[in-house]
Amino acid sequence: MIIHTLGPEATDSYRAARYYQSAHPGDIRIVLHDCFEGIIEHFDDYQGDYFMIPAAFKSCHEHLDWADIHYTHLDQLKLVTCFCYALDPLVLVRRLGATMDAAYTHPSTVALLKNYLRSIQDQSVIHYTDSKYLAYQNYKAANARYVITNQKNVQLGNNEKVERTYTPDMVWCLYQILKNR
Ligand SMILES: O=C(O)C(=O)C[C@]1(C(=O)O)C=C[C@@H](O)C=C1
Repeated sequence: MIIHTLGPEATDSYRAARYYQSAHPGDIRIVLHDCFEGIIEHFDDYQGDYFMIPAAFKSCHEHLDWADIHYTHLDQLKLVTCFCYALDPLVLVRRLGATMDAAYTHPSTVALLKNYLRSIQDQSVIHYTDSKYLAYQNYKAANARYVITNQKNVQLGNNEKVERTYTPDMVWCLYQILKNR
């Protein structure tokens, strides 16, 4: 059995796939992709394989979320199972004295960022990435002010502060990609 999901290995999607793999001993191979849209575009090439995605998914490329995927591909995807598996703890990090009024997040977690920015009346511009891991990489490269990412990704510098910590539950959906009839 092959499960296609989001990489790299630092993502919660990979973690959830590993959790499923350990709970179902047998021949399961996990294949990681740069974005969920890349998997969806190639459903025809992955017929018979499996696709794992969180219910909270939102695209950073187009107006696309879990509901859109579920209903658009009713004929191509069979929902095999769902399970609850919490995300690795998330943190909202602030860079003190940052020069860029920018904040990085995955689209799924933007509500956390918006709530925080509203609470401190900060107008930073929000930028979106394909994963929380990439949000942290882009935040570092841009010397930005805020990021939401997994705690395990972060190496806190002297001028950085964890402003918020979150431990969200998540629902994960495992689909089989059906063969074309
Ligand atoms: O960024 C990650 O680590 C992911 O696995 C992606 C993802 C998502 O697509 O919704 C998974 C769960 C969270 O809701 C945020 C991001």
